[in-house]
Amino acid sequence: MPDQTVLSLRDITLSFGPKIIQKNISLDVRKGSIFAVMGGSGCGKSTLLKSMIGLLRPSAGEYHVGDENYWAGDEAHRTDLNHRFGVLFQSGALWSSMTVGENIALPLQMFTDLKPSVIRRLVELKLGFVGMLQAIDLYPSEISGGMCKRAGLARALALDPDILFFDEPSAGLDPITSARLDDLILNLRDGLGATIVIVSHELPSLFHIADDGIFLDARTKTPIAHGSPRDLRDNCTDPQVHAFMHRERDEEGKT
Ligand SMILES: Nc1ncnc2c1ncn2[C@@H]1O[C@H](COP(=O)(O)OP(=O)(O)OP(=O)(O)O)[C@@H](O)[C@H]1O
Repeated sequence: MPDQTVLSLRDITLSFGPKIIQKNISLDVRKGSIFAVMGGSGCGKSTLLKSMIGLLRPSAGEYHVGDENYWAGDEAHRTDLNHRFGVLFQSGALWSSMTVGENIALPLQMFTDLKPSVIRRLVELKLGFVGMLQAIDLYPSEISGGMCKRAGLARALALDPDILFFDEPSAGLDPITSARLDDLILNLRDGLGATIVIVSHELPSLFHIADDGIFLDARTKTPIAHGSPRDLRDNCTDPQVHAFMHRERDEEGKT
């Protein structure tokens, strides 16, 4: 795998007003990697993701997207950089008054000058990629939660972003649907060469797909481990990280 850094954070502090959520966050996301943001409930995983997609300005530190200093430029500069990002929120976040196809067409209508016939073809391609072409004319209320996630993924892919952010993509999905989503995420990386940052509690999923990551601690409000979920599971001696990473295996009775 190429070792080129796509996203780089240096000494980032994340706060809401006077309340510090995390500090001293430094990390590099390599091109083509699947990078996991891990940690217990409330430690700041979603807040970190929000900051990486530009919804929350850090109170200290530097954030680079490729060679660009993300927060140093103006709003137009950030909007340009944001076009490299595709985001899948927990719910899939589809507009309920639009069909699945219309939801996916929306970013193409807003941000490109493509003809309606070309947009329709692109929507079909994106839906085909996530195995949802048959749902193109259905409304979100007519499809399952797993299908909403996949449609949300198709919409996140609409503008061909090279960096994808997923916040708890498997939340609320049954294990089979969740495994299918994992395979889709791997396809995005292996087939399209995307770089992916994922927040998830689902350890089996993280062990399967993620090859790098960071572990945030709520008590000290700092990262306490860096590495792939498998590496942290097998080699990290920090008691808190160890307990977290072995939770699933203990539940399943594995050693
Ligand atoms: N808009 C906000 N204003 C003030 N505090 C906030 C805001 N959003 C989140 N927080 C606080 O920031 C902390 C981290 O929240 P965050 O959602 O990032 O944690 P998380 O690790 O993603 O949690 P979970 O795993 O439970 O989803 C929490 O204490 C939360 O209450």
